[in-house]
Amino acid sequence: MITMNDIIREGHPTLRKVAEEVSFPLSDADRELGEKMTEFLKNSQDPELAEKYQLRGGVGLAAPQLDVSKRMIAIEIPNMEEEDGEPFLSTVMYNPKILSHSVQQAAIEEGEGCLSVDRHVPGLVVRNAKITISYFDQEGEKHKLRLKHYPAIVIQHELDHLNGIMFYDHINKQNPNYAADDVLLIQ
Ligand SMILES: CC(C)(C)[C@H](NC(=O)Nc1cc(F)cc(F)c1)C(=O)N(CC(=O)NO)CC1CCCC1
Ligand SMILES: [Zn+2]
Repeated sequence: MITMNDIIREGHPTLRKVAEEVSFPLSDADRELGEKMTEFLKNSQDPELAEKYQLRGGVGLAAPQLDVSKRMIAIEIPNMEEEDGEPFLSTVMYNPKILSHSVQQAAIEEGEGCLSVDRHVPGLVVRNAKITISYFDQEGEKHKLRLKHYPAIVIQHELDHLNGIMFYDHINKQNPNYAADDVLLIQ
C-alpha cells in the first residue's frame, strides 16, 4: 500500500517536470498504480487507517507525486453532506485535459496545501471557478465532466502537478491574500 514515504516532497525534480501521456491499452503497471493511488486516498480518509499509518487526509493525488511522470491523477472527494454516503467524485483520470473554463475565478478562503509540501504556505490560490474536462478511464473510455467550485479546484491542483506547477506558484508575491473582488471565496 502507498504511504506518506512514497510521496516525494518539494525540491524533488520530478515535481517540476511535465508528465508524459499514458498510452492505451493501459500497461498492468499503469492500471495497478491508478488503483493504488485511489486506495491511498480512501485509506487516508479512514480515521483508523490514517492514524495507524500516519496518513494526511487526501482528496487528490497525481502520479508525479509518486515519482512517476505520467499524466494520471486520482480524485477522492467525499460527499460533503451525508457522512459515509457515496463519495461526490471517486475516480482515476488518465490524460485529463481542461477543454474550457469560466471567466469567473475562485479560491479556497483558507488557501491550499499539498501532500508534497510539508509546510504551511499562506495565501490565496486563484483558479477557474468552473471547468469542463475530458479524461480516459482505466478501460480507455473517454469521459467529459463539468465541475465547479471545490471539485474544480481539486482537479486544477492535480492537473498542475502533471505540468510541474505547485500551488504556491499561483500566490501573489506582493500580497499573498490578494484576490480581485470578483473572485469567489470558497470555504
Ligand atoms: C494537502 C491536504 C491538506 C492533505 C489536502 N487535503 C485537503 O485539502 N482537505 C481534505 C482532505 C480530506 F481527506 C478530505 C477532504 F474533504 C478535504 C489534499 O489532499 N490536497 C491534495 C494534494 O495535495 N494533491 O496533490 C491539496 C488540496 C488543496 C486544494 C485542492 C487539493
Ligand atoms: Zn498537491
